[in-house]
Amino acid sequence: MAVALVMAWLLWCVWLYWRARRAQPCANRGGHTLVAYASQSGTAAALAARRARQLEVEAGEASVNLLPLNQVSRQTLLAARKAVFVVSTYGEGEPPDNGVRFARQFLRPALHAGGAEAGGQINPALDLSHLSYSVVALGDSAYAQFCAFGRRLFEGMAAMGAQALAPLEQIDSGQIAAVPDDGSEGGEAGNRFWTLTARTLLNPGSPGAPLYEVTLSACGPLPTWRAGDIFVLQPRNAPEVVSAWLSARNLDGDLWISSQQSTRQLRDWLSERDLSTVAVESSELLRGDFSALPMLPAREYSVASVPREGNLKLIVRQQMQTDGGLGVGSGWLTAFSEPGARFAGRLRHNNNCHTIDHTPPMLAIGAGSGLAGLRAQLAERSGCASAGPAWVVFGERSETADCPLALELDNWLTGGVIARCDRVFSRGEVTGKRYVQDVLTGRADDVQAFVARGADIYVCGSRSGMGESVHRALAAILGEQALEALMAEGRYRRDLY
Ligand SMILES: Cc1cc2nc3c(=O)[nH]c(=O)nc-3n(C[C@H](O)[C@H](O)[C@H](O)COP(=O)(O)O)c2cc1C
Repeated sequence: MAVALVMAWLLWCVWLYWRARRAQPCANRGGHTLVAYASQSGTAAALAARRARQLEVEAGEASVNLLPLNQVSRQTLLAARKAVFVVSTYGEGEPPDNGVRFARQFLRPALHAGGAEAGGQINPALDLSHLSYSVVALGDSAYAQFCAFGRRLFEGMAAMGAQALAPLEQIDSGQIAAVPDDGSEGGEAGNRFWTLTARTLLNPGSPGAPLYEVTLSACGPLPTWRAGDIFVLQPRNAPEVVSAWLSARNLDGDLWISSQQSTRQLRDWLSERDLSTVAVESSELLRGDFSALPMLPAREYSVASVPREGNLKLIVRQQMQTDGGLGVGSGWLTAFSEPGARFAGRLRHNNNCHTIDHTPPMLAIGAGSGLAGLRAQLAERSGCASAGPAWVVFGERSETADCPLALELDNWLTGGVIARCDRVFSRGEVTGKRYVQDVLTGRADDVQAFVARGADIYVCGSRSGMGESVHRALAAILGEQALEALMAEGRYRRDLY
């Protein structure tokens, strides 16, 4: 009898111990390292992937979990021991699309209910006191809300009781070096030279700025990319660009390049000529080696073609600066250089904007140079026999002069790649003034039915000029929550700039 009682007591103790262990968050028993990113155009995703690899290789952290921020759940946070966040900021201080759900689910309650704004109490909904974390915030100091989402995330984690491993790290986007590509999340296909092979004006006679289709061929093997990826033009690697840019301003580029002055003197030389935006960072310049110099900020363009076409196409609007000169990147691509010119650039993979499966229908919305992203998606679909129907809604300015790629779009319409194409014009000389969001609102039933059939929504173009109005129209048609759910599922993808 006594033995039976001891056995029962022992079993009871074992059960109590097992229950206590189960109730403990995994983190207390070791846990993994989480690397989470929120990124609109791939830079933060690429940096996060690099950070995850470093942690695995250098720090020997076996289980590094790399996730977009929206996929970080309560369980993920409770199971992690350490979290590294790499996030950019969009809109006016807002999270990128793949961080919107996380911000609503965790940061809003933490910062508004019990956290920093309520005297530093831990948000009772989620106690992350087991977790240590760091935040790398990417932004652009030209924006008033510099790195605002990173700051909010940093504060929100503290409000949930997590322990900061380091102060918030803020990175100005111009300072970000190229991130090597390993074909995983984010990443970049290495810098290489490209040759300008063709340039076509797409809107002769337009009241707006000239829009060009620019075709580049790779020097060496063509790298691979997907529709949705970004081309990063590197003016810093092209001495010709610098010379052309300077001579377009009646400055003597050769004098600068062949100068034997010190870096400091060069800096003064540039600032005397009101070129203070040009950073001369290294004496490499004195040797005429531009490859290591962050001399001019890189310019980014949505890729308009797919590798199957054999070359890289961009659709570039010529930018005019306040001094009347052309923008550095668009000036070089559309005016300063002649076919045959060579310059450096790299591709940045932007998983956010990839279409994983072309079988479902697609509602492709864009305006102006946003045609680049739409064209790449359509070109990719044209090579996919099982692609679902695409409904294109495209906006431009003048009905008589702004019909870029009209023939190609018509051919895709005839060939069935496009099932329906609504072209609208803000001046609408013949059919009346209409914007893309007007088409969506006017066809709200069709939009609902298309999405109910499983359609993805892809938007490309200017954020303030189009993207925000389209977002408001879609939210009114589909409901805010449904739209957020589509975003979180990767079915509402936006390439906005
Ligand atoms: C439409 C748009 C809005 C932006 N708004 C902000 C902002 O409010 N604050 C900021 O610091 N950076 C802002 N940025 C800059 C981005 O955060 C920065 O370029 C970052 O490196 C992008 O990283 P990603 O490629 O991971 O999305 C904005 C960029 C774009 C294109």
